[in-house]
Amino acid sequence: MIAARDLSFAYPGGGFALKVPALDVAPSERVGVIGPSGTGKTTLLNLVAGMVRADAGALTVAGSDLATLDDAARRRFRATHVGFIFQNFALVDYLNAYENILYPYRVGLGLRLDAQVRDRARALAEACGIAHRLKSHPAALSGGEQQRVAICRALVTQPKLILADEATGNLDPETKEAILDLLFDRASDMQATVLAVTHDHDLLPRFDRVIDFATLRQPA
Ligand SMILES: Nc1ncnc2c1ncn2[C@@H]1O[C@H](COP(=O)(O)OP(=O)(O)OP(=O)(O)O)[C@@H](O)[C@H]1O
Repeated sequence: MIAARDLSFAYPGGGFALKVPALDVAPSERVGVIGPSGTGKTTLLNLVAGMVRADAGALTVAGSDLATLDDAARRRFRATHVGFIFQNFALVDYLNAYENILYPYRVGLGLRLDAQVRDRARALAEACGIAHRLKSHPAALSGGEQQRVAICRALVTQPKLILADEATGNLDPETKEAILDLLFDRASDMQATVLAVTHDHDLLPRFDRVIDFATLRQPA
């Protein structure tokens, strides 16, 4: 599902640079990524999602060679293949929770919004315990509720790859387990691959494999 070789990326302006000699993730694998703050874990997820393009190296994700795709093609790739749960949720403040969950269908990247999708959005919200909050805007939601909206949005397109950046960080231990169960159950149903950054070591036994980011990246 993910194959990266000699990947390198630097933010414009000569700040942080990331080099990853090799990363391989198999289809349907659930991989956790741990590592200290500020070492580039989010940057790697952004590369794998096609949100930014590597400066050099090879990166194939779900059969697409991301190194060769232009911005528009990478956006289409992301919409159709990737569910991304952002660390800061990245909800749209002028849309309510239900509209946020359906956001991937608003951005005109070829996904078709029909009754089945709407039912799926409601079912996900129900399973995440936020069905009663669907009319609320992000500013009126707690951090944990916003996070669950973000998780529903990532799953509603039934992506083959789920990228999660601290997806359960704002949840109490009980809700955290329940949301992770949901995430993994849906991933199994969809035969989706999960690559999840977490600082929560209690969750690590739930993954097929855990990568220590320090061993993945090449020191600058
Ligand atoms: N858009 C940006 N422009 C310039 N530098 C950035 C940008 N985004 C992140 N960085 C820098 O890149 C480095 C790696 O950040 P990144 O968010 O990838 O780390 P991380 O391992 O995910 O951290 P955390 O665990 O705290 O989320 C940091 O030094 C950060 O300040």
